[in-house]
Amino acid sequence: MKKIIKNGVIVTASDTFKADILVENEKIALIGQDLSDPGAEVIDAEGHYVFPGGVDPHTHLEMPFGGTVSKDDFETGTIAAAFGGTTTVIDFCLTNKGEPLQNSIDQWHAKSREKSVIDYSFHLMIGEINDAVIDQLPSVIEDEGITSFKVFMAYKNVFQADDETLFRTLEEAKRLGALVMVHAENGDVIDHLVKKALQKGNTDPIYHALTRPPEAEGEATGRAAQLTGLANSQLYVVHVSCQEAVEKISEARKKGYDVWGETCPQYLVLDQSYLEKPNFEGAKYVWSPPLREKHNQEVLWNALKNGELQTLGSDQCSFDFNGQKDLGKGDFTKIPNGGPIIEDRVSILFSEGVKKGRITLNQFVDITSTRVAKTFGLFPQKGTISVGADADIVIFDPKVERTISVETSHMAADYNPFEGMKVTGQPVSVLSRGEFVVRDKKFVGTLGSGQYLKRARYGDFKLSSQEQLTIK
Ligand SMILES: NC(=O)NCCC(=O)O
Ligand SMILES: [Zn+2]
Ligand SMILES: [Zn+2]
Repeated sequence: MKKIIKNGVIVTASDTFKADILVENEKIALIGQDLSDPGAEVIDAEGHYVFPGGVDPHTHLEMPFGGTVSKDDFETGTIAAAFGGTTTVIDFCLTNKGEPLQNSIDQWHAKSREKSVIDYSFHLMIGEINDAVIDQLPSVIEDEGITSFKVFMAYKNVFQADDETLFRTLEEAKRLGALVMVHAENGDVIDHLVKKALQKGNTDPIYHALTRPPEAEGEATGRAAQLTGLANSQLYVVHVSCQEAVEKISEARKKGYDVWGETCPQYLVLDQSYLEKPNFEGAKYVWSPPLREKHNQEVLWNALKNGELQTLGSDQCSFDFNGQKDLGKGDFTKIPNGGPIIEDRVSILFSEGVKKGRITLNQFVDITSTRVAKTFGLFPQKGTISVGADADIVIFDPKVERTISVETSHMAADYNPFEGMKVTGQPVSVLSRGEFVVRDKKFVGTLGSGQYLKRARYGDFKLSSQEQLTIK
């Protein structure tokens, strides 16, 4: 059914204006003043912002990791995402050495197809590179529309790839039109520091942070950036947590290298001291890279404001405290890394960023949606409010004050790392391709309604219906 969203203040990455939106056939059909259509349902957005749906570039739903499987799957994870104002997620598809890449992609399709309530896509992990892998990459791009490859520089003996793998992936990505993503920490040095800590009997969660120093992230970030320059390729550094890494990205960009950086909400508002909470509670705050000393937060905020970092990912990878995080009692290396964030990503950036004057409203939309869609080949189908774009729309109350809590969260894990944090603003209703997924803060979506998105090659815009407007 057609819909008209009336009286809201539309915010895009570039403009803020009051207008109505006509939604028809899953798309934004018209934007204008005083729109009317006898066949349309009218939705009053007076007093609310109308944002393009958030695009989360970094999730791990139902992912095997650390001897267990992340708790939120494509059902709970995408429902929570929708409550939080996110209408597209790009999840990391893990691969196994020696196995066809398509096997892993098929597994990820099987996990998501009947569950996702919003649109979704995949990045593909590259753990090894050889002729057999290189031969498969064109079909990954053309048939699956997967145009971003992930290389881990950490997690020795698990996911970690060597520099040759990273460099050759950068070369192939350049040749084929894909973006290389890196988890940038020096896994070899970390492995050595971890062994030394355990030998000394240092097993508490805080040693997770102390054995993964910011220098190890800065070094790996700088190395990846240099190799990108050498390959004349393109790089996206995920979950940047500290000044040392920001400096390397900034340096590379000043040299003209095509290097992008993402940070995550936890690094903006939580710090290393959380790992020292008593009764093993520090395990709730174990991420890699780890939470950093507080002074890094201002560095990250400034980097978002100045454009040195461009996007915000959730790095959603949730585990229960009871039964999963506690696998690491007595040995911090066995604590599964990650946390439940997907639902709070957008609200935290609005409340801590826009409301506190650290970034503008338009920057907020860019960081949580538009820039992500552009970088990952989804724009302008996703990431903006414009005629012809998918009607992925968030009606957002900018005034409501609330406290984040596991009690009101829709994520599956048994705790929320932001428990007790007061935030201003909340999505009230969320539409995915013109249909409500959340309406007046209630879930009204349908499992399996989310569509798999094939993405454009790096640097190409996905023109969809706007293509018709091109003057040839
Ligand atoms: N970040 C984290 O601790 N867990 C998820 C996996 C990863 O992104 O490294
Ligand atoms: Zn990572
Ligand atoms: Zn991650």
